[in-house]
Amino acid sequence: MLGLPAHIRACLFDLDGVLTQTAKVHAAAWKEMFDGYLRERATREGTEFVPFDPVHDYDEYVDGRPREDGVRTFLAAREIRLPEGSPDDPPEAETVNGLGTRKNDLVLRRIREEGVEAYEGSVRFVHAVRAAGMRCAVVSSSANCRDVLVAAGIEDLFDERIDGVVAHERRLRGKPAPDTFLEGARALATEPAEAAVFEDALAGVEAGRAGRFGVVVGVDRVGQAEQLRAHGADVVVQDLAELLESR
Ligand SMILES: O=P(O)(O)OC[C@H]1O[C@@H](O)[C@H](O)[C@@H](O)[C@@H]1O
Repeated sequence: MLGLPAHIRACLFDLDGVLTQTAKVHAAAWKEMFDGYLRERATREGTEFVPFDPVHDYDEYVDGRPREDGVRTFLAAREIRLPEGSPDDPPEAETVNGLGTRKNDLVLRRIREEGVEAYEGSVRFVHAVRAAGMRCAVVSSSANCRDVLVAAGIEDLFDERIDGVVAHERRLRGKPAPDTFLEGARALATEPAEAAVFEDALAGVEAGRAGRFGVVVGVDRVGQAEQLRAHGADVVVQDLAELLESR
């Protein structure tokens, strides 16, 4: 039922890009931050400025991962290593944490100015799975997860939330490691094999595959169905409402 295998009893939803239209807000903020930094660096070192690609670089190195992992993974691809710094680093600090703070300031400004919208098809799908008696959790790398759920008005639809803040407190490895999804299944008292993972990020479907979940549903918002399958999606849809129609 609900377009899912019959043995599925619980659903684990990623947030940005699956439930809310915030993946593009993150991608734009990452681009603004990295381009500013790469330009500064190129000017200082007299080298060519190669901008951040909001499709390829975002999908491959940043999307779905915790903030600091996104900074580190993209910089490593450009062979740049920065000191870690500390979480209180100001946005001017040339450290992994400083660049993370710079980017977070941009995300928060965009969210404040533009607001947050949920995907209507996803909200409909969550209502349907809840009506069928399944428990639901949000599993997001974002430390802003709770605020985004509240801003989108969908916080009450979920029984549990494993987000960037919880992952940090419980020392869980970020996606593409399966830890946060496994913690989500545990919080819902469900075996991974009986839980469905819903993800739009390559690192996220990879985490679903690594955790041996019952089914990994890739949500393709940007035309990357093939890559989602290659990284671990069992099924790919463009909108979760398609699953309701496939009943
Ligand atoms: O910086 P935040 O809000 O803690 O979010 C961390 C990551 O959360 C993920 O959900 C997004 O796909 C990434 O783009 C983002 O960088």
